[in-house]
Amino acid sequence: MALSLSSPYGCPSDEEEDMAVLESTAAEHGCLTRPRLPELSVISPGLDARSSVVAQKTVKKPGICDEGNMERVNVFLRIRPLTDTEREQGEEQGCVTVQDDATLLLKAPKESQNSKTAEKGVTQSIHKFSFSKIFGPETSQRQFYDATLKVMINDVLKGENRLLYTYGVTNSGKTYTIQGSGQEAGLLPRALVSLFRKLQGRLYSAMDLKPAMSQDVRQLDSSEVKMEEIRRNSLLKEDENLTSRRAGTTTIWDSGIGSTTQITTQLEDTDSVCLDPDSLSLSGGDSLEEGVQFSIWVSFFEIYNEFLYDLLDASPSLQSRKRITLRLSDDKQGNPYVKDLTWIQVRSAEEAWKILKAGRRNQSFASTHLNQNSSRSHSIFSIRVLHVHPDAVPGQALHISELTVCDLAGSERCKEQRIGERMKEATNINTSLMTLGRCITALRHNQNKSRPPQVVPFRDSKLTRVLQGFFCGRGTSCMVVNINPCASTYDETLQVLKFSAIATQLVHGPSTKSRVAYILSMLREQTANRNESTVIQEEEEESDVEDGDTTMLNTETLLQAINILKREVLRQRAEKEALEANVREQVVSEMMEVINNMQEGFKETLETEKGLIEELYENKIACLQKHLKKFYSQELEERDQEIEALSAALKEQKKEAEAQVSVSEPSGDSEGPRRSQRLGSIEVCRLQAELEQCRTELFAKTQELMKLKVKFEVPGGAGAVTGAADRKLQGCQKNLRQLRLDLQRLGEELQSGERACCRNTGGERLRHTLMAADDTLVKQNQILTELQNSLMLVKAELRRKAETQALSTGFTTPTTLGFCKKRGCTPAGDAENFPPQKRPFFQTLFPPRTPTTRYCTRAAASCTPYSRILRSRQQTPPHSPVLTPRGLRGKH
Ligand SMILES: Nc1ncnc2c1ncn2[C@@H]1O[C@H](COP(=O)(O)OP(=O)(O)OP(=O)(O)O)[C@@H](O)[C@H]1O
Repeated sequence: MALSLSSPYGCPSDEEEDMAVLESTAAEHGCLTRPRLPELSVISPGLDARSSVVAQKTVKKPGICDEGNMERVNVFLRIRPLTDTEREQGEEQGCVTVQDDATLLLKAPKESQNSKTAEKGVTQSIHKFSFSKIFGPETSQRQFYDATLKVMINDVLKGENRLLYTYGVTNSGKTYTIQGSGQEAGLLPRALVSLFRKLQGRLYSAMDLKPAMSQDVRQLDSSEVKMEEIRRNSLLKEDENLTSRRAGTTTIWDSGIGSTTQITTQLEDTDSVCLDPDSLSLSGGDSLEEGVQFSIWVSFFEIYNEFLYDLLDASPSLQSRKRITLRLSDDKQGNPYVKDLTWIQVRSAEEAWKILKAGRRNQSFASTHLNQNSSRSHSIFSIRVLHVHPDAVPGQALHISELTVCDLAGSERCKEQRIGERMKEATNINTSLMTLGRCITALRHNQNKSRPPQVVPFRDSKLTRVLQGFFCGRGTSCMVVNINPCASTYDETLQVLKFSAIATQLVHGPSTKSRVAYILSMLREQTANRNESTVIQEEEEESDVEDGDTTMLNTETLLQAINILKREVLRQRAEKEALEANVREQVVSEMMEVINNMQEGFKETLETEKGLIEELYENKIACLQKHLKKFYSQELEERDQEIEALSAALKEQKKEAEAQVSVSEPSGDSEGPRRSQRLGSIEVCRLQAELEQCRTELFAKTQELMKLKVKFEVPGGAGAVTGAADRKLQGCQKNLRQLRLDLQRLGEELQSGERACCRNTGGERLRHTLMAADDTLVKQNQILTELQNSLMLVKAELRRKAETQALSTGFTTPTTLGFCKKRGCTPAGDAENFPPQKRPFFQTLFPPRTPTTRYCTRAAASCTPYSRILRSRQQTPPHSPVLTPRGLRGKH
């Protein structure tokens, strides 16, 4: 078996450490492809964890500090015992082995995913982890408290900020560790009892000072103090009422997002904090600052589905089962804090315990397949200690310290949660835990100064934002990793341990204390350089380094420190600028190099492509030339053949012509053509004579025609009569046109009248107009009849005169008949009644009904719409109902 063991207390370099951490993780994701993997992955903090618990006194410049001298983050591992049921289910497969009090061995059980991947050679089946301290299943609550939180309570009373958080898979004992069960009080109740015992006789019980924002204190007026009293008492009373009932009932709360089941908790079993007296030794309690009093305030809130809920909010809105979400804000220094969070002043451990229980009842719990009473949220309980100097001027800045205990929700495989709400909770829990992991990884990365820093994604989840201050120098944090030795949760446990392995490599950020020490060290440096007598008293320096309190320095020293810091800022700025310029230069030169390389590459590619294209086109041209050559040679051949054929044909023709000449020459007979020429000229002469004769005849006939025309000139009297008749006819036509227009207008008026009659207006006026039009029509008809009569008389006169003329000359003109024929008239009767030039007008106005109609009578005129209207007027008596618009509408 190939083992790559490193000493659990060894001190490898950064790179070595990283390799150790990433070894199993990266291999698992298939990033590392090695022919043979060691069967054991070693994940070690690489530092004597036990020695790191001791606070380092040597202070280096922050930012460029040597990691070896910094205090490491404590990561404690607690393994819970297996229950009887779990044993019965065969969960005990020896997959968790404690090698010593800092080293743990994990061996993958057969069914686990890790074992399967290990079989394929992708990852290892045995993993080794190192922690600050490992607590086995037999560890009691007291032992655990003594080794972990006890020291932190002392630190808080000295004015430090401390965070303790539990991390682990669900059902691994996180809540048990923090809160306890039954008589087995957890870390929090122990811490509360310890705190109040230490503060005996030093409590500041007035409520006029209250914590605000992240690190501030607010002076309350009397009314506000009263309000605070009411709030506190109502919470304490609520607990008393509930305790007296001791129902163990189940309440359903509406969180505003989804319902969560609140089940009576383990804490319900305990009415008061029962602790064995030896567990609370007063070690360190006597080191409290002289004359200072302490005001203790507590808050309790949870992060559920990425929403913050106040667990101590006893407002009516909470009672109406609608929880109000809290917002996260930043103070002027950029420190995040929970806005409008309830802070309750407590004067005893008993009171604090009751408040915790009251808050616990509002917390989101649910039953999961692994844990009957599983926390579905991250709960954060904070104790703020106000260090009050009773002699200090009111409103003067006070010192505040804080202990935050965070019970994180357990990570769990989402696929195990099939119900929608549980699934959502599990996803949110896993996401926020993952963000915490990313933050720790980034913090770890940034501690290595040889690498470019990364952005720590604190803002990616509410949990990391709330805890940000503890990771950034506002205090120190401590992690408790809870695991259970169940084989079924091996894979999740392995992930938790890998995550915690990174946390074990974290060092605390420079604290406030170290910053003060840094300033003092600079002052010392300066005085040493000047080789002058120091203005800072040696004892003062020591005490300041110890306390980390700048308020202890005198004004002159502070001004000096300010000047030094200003110079330091300028120096660092110049340094950073130089560094930036250097980086920029390097970036530019590298970019130029890249660009040049790219240019070269492009040139090469271009050349290659050019060559290829040239070759291609040369081939194409050669091919084309070949084809053209072939084509034209074929063409030339064809032409040659054609020429040969033509010249052969020409030769043939020539031969034929020569043969014909030789055949015709021997006879010598030219009489035939000459004879035909002679016959043609005779025929032409004859035709010319005939033409001449025709012309003469034509001339004679024309003369004759002229004479006849003169003879047929109509005498003046008859022409005058005809002219008068024509004029009359023209007048008549004019009247008829007028009549037609009248009729048209009448038709329009009829239509408009019809519309008007529909509205019962102007009906009478229309009827009168119609009657007037009727009269006009009758008159016009009379004139027309008269005209026709006179026309007939004129025509009869004309005919008579023409006959007289014919008799006197003795000549009957055939053209008279031809004239009538030409007009399309019958020889007798028809043409005599109507002059030929007037007929088209009457035909247009009164088109004949049948081809046999002799005259264009009124009956014929009835074919037009106007004549039809006219006839209906004449036939219908005035005021006849036929004239009603309704009757006319049908016609139009
Ligand atoms: N060290 C221990 N000794 C005895 N019992 C323990 C120990 N640790 C845990 N348990 C028991 O294991 C069960 C699960 O513990 P707990 O509820 O604290 O788990 P959890 O990690 O908080 O779970 P979740 O994350 O789901 O809230 C409880 O019944 C608890 O009493």
